[in-house]
Amino acid sequence: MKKTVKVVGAIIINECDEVLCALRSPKMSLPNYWEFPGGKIEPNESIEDAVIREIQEELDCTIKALQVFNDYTHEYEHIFVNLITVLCELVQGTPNANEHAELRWVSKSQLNKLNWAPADLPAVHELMK
Ligand SMILES: Nc1nc2c([nH]c(=O)n2[C@H]2C[C@H](O)[C@@H](COP(=O)(O)OP(=O)(O)OP(=O)(O)O)O2)c(=O)[nH]1
Repeated sequence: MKKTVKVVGAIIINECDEVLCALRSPKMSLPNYWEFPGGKIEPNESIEDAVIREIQEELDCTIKALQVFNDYTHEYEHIFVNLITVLCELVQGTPNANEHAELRWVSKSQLNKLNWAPADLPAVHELMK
């Protein structure tokens, strides 16, 4: 049986209506795909706590979680990834790529120009509507 990992992804939108997109580095799994920054939810951790913790760790900044945006499970070759995306607002700091190869603010209409991780595509399409 394939394992399912529960992952949160932060959809951080700025005052210009641009979305913060993160490029997975060559050292990460799923290298060179764009994603919503985030990571695995720990046992007994809430979605809100997980997304705040991951963004603090990965981007050195503080966010507020506003609402769950999308919940989708994608079947990869060896694993199921249940990606829960959360609309977020930056409250302190400037995002810094501690782990990612690149961070980029992208307007919603241009999101489909990036090579997204497959689990992220439903949320990307929803954002573009
Ligand atoms: N963070 C994140 N991971 C995603 C997305 N889409 C997607 O398929 N994934 C996959 C990649 C990984 O297999 C898994 C999340 O792992 P991760 O490496 O980002 O999480 P983490 O920081 O908690 O990892 P770890 O160091 O504890 O192993 O989910 C996404 O939008 N954001």
